[in-house]
Amino acid sequence: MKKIIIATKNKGKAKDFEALFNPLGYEVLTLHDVAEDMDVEETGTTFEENALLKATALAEHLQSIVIADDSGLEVDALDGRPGIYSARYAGEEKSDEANITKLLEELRDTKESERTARFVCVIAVASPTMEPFTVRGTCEGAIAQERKGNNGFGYDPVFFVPSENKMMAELSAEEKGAISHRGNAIKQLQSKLTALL
Ligand SMILES: O=P(O)(O)OP(=O)(O)OP(=O)(O)OC[C@H]1O[C@@H](n2cnc3c(O)ncnc32)[C@H](O)[C@@H]1O
Ligand SMILES: [Mg+2]
Repeated sequence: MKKIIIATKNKGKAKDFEALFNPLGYEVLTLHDVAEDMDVEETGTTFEENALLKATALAEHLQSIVIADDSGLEVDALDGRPGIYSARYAGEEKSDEANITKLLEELRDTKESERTARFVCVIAVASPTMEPFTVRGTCEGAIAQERKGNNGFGYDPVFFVPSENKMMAELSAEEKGAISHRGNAIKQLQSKLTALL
């Protein structure tokens, strides 16, 4: 099988990528497989900058084509927070559980109609031989009052998807990929990737 390298240590993200890339005939490798010790600091101020930082660092290290994903949750009532800080919203230990608890607490007095939010996913592609580029996918929804569902990762248990009338965490990996920010970003990437890989 052809291989694709994703510069991530997030196992939930890796599963999302597998659901999207395996049907296209690619095996997904992550930092855990190719460079366990590598840790790229996300010092950018946008999803694009951070995705490019992660992709170019690993592409340089491996001398190979690499993709990276920088993503997060933008909540309208919080003026777009946690945004690029979604992974470390409740602290540097990056706990999905603590992040959700903090989010629900911050939105405790926000009424249902004002709990709109979106997931954003920016994917960067870098290689030793070409200019890196990015694509961006989004998924609109709303933050629920409580958790529901066991699939996915991150904020999926409290992210309500209106088109499915379900939480993101109630969808299978395939269902999520069909409507998610990550799925939408990859759709834009597909035509370009077949030329590159
Ligand atoms: O940087 P890498 O190693 O890829 O892993 P990370 O978890 O730090 O990834 P990001 O810096 O891109 O932060 C993304 C965070 O946004 C949230 N997030 C992104 N996509 C999500 C999704 O599909 N479902 C739920 N939460 C998501 C979740 O909290 C992630 O940890
Ligand atoms: Mg990160």
